[in-house]
Amino acid sequence: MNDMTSKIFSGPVTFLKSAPKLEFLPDPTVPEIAFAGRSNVGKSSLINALVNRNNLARASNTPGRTQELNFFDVGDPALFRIVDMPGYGYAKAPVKTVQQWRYLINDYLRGRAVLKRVFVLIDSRHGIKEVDHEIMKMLDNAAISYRIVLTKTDKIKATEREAVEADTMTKLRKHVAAYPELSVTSAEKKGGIEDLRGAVLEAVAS
Ligand SMILES: Nc1nc2c(ncn2[C@@H]2O[C@H](COP(=O)(O)OP(=O)(O)OP(=O)(O)O)[C@@H](O)[C@H]2O)c(=O)[nH]1
Ligand SMILES: [Mg+2]
Repeated sequence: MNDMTSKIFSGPVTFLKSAPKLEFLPDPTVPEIAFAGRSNVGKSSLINALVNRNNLARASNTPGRTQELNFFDVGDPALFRIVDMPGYGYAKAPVKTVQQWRYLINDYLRGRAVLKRVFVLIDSRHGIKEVDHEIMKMLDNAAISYRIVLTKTDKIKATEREAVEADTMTKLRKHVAAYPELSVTSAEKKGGIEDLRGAVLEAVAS
């Protein structure tokens, strides 16, 4: 890790607020980086690994743990904000929750001028699914730049990882707003975290 990256991610990171509705969003004063992905894909865990804290973002075995937009300030004063998003594609979610999720996410993603990049997390065991494609299409249409991040790579063999990387690259080339590179991570084994920190800072500066 270079000096500046290390200084930023090992410095102060604080929970700012939770927004269950758009009117509760914090004032858009600094750049934001959002983490999106299917329920249980590992968004909260990856945010914790990124900022080297154990339980800043609440991770859980229960899908649908994160139900609001959670904002974390990085730096004091904040240099940028990390946004932990509620997961999508949770099969057991009530229809009403899914609707609310769509409105909240759509409105946030489309209307947020300070949003610099969305990190779309994909479980390396499953690859890109139809629901992921839908989110990616929405981001393409809204011209929001995003980057695909494979998660939980500690759960698969190296050969399987290579296959899912190749398959994911093929699929993301069809999406205009997708960054043409993958981040490959394991929050559990802290794999790919330094590279991801670099990608976050690059996005903040863009
Ligand atoms: N083996 C392994 N397990 C992981 C990894 N990342 C997350 N998990 C586990 O996967 C489960 C879900 O992780 P979360 O970080 O809560 O997932 P999330 O995407 O925030 O889930 P929602 O908030 O429900 O959308 C937890 O039991 C984590 O411990 C990883 O890199 N490796
Ligand atoms: Mg979560």
